[in-house]
Amino acid sequence: MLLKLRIWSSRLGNPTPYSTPSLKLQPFRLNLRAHISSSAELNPDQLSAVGTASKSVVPETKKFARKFLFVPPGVEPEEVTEKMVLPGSNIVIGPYAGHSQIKEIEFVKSSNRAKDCPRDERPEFAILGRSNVGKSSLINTLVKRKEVALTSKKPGKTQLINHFLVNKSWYIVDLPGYGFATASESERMDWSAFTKGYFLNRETLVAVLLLIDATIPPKRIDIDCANWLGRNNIPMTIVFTKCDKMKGKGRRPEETLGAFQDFMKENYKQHPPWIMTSSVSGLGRDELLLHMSQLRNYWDQ
Ligand SMILES: Nc1nc2c(ncn2[C@@H]2O[C@H](COP(=O)(O)OP(=O)(O)OP(=O)(O)O)[C@@H](O)[C@H]2O)c(=O)[nH]1
Ligand SMILES: [Mg+2]
Repeated sequence: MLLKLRIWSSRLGNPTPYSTPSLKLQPFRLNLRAHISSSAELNPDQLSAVGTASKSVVPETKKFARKFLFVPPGVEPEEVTEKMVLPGSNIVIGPYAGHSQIKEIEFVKSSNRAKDCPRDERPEFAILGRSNVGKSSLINTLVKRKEVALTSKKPGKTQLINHFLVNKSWYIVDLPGYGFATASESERMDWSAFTKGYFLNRETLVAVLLLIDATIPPKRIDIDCANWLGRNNIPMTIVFTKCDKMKGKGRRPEETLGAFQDFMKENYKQHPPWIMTSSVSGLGRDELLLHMSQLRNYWDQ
């Protein structure tokens, strides 16, 4: 039953952690734009657009693209130019990217078991992350509606698997948050079994959007979650949330992002796709939708 997900994941080059790593985080070092231009020395105007042959093959570019960028199906690492990388992300846009805007969305159902989820062939994206990271807010931002998914300052608002049908053709799935601090140990365990059941049995899952709060240091539980998805061949995109909080007293999003990049550099052969977003300013919204469209169109073919 899970064969399709596994094949999909390997075709996508889903990153698998080397092993269970220790949580070792260092200050921000990698500047993506600087690294691309310095290591690749590309003149974007001289190079061809997505899907056509590149005019020069720079081995360093290929190595950099393979390790640090998410290069989608249909693009060769040596073809990548700076123009093809979505702003505020490591995501390269390829020939499968297409219509991405959301015209209509309808709530379909809430389920408390994986086997009660809608049963059809439509592809879906699951939104996962710690309680209060901004999962429901991201859904509202993607669909440009205020209260499609219910949000709250109090963690633990979303308790079930909620399916939303988009443009009558694919699903966004809002999930309960993990690591809800005030839940008892046994409740957390139950939650975990319930959500894991969903991930391990959902054949139509295109990718998990794993949300990380950019305003606080990465937590062990986030790293564990990313590694669990990697080990189980479940494709993920890391979505940094609350990136509007650049000027406040808290941690700057670049620091969290840098710490994650260092972590991925040490522990993953290839970096998973990541993107910076804000549900307040709309940062990263259109870019994330475009990325989702390329994953979906590739899945659908
Ligand atoms: N500044 C800022 N606040 C945000 C952003 N996204 C969410 N929030 C706030 O964070 C709080 C939690 O948001 P939710 O969307 O309910 O979080 P959740 O992950 O769905 O939480 P649970 O359902 O409890 O797991 C709310 O007070 C939101 O207004 C963002 O991008 N920027
Ligand atoms: Mg929620």
